[in-house]
Amino acid sequence: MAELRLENVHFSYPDGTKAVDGLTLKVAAGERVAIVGQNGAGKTTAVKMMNGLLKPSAGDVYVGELNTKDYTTAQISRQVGYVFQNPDDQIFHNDVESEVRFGPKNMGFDEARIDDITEWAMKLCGIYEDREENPYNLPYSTRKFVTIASVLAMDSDVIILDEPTAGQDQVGLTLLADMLKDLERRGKTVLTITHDMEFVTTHFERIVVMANRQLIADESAGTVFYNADVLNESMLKPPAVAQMASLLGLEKGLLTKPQLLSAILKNQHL
Ligand SMILES: Nc1ncnc2c1ncn2[C@@H]1O[C@H](COP(=O)(O)OP(=O)(O)OP(=O)(O)O)[C@@H](O)[C@H]1O
Repeated sequence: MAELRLENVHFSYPDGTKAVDGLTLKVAAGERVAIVGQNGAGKTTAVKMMNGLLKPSAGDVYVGELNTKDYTTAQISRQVGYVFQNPDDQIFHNDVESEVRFGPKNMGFDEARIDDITEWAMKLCGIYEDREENPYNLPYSTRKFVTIASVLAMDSDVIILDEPTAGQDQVGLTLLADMLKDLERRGKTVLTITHDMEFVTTHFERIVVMANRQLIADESAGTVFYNADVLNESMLKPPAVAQMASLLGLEKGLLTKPQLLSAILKNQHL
């Protein structure tokens, strides 16, 4: 299992746009980390450097002992799978099963392993019944699960999800929750970019906040959503429970409705 390390990483796009400015971050094997922040903060650029799709303009990115500068994207993506923000950037086959089988086949897994892992990934992503469909006949939210299954089927140690919650209804959010539990049991490292703070507090303990191309906080959910300076700088809207607790002047760190209720009952003089 590979540790991820970004050491004072900078990135500028060819048109000169500076997207990441001195990012240092370490993610241990098996950790779950949510990366949050406004649009344009540099989150997608940062995670694309973790799987070698982008190479830093300065600084170093290590996947285990491998410096991504010295390896191709194909070599790094064996260890770090990245699910694109927009599924349509990642789907190339005319049916769901072929799309999901492509990765493990390309990695040289034997036929039996390809069969097993493709079935597991499709079932975990709720698309097994759609396996003969053309992905483009499926809704956007389901296409997103097709791309998640394609990455899971490659069995990488690290999985990065870019906005998996976007456009998902309760069914999709439940699928994601079950998937995260399964990946945790398997010891996978999972990083997620999301704008859904309820999703963050329910499933991720470690929160990395980016603003203006830099990391401005790396804390637990119970700390970060009560840190006024971080909230102001990143313009993050805390989850409803944290908003309510702050309004009522209750203790910091509350994240769940039962915690909020018990704090209100304890403070009935309020
Ligand atoms: N291909 C590109 N060429 C030039 N500039 C880009 C490119 N992709 C992103 N940028 C710019 O880099 C900066 C960081 O973008 P990035 O997509 O990494 O941010 P983000 O935090 O992921 O935002 P979002 O939540 O909108 O995806 C932004 O100013 C963005 O406009």
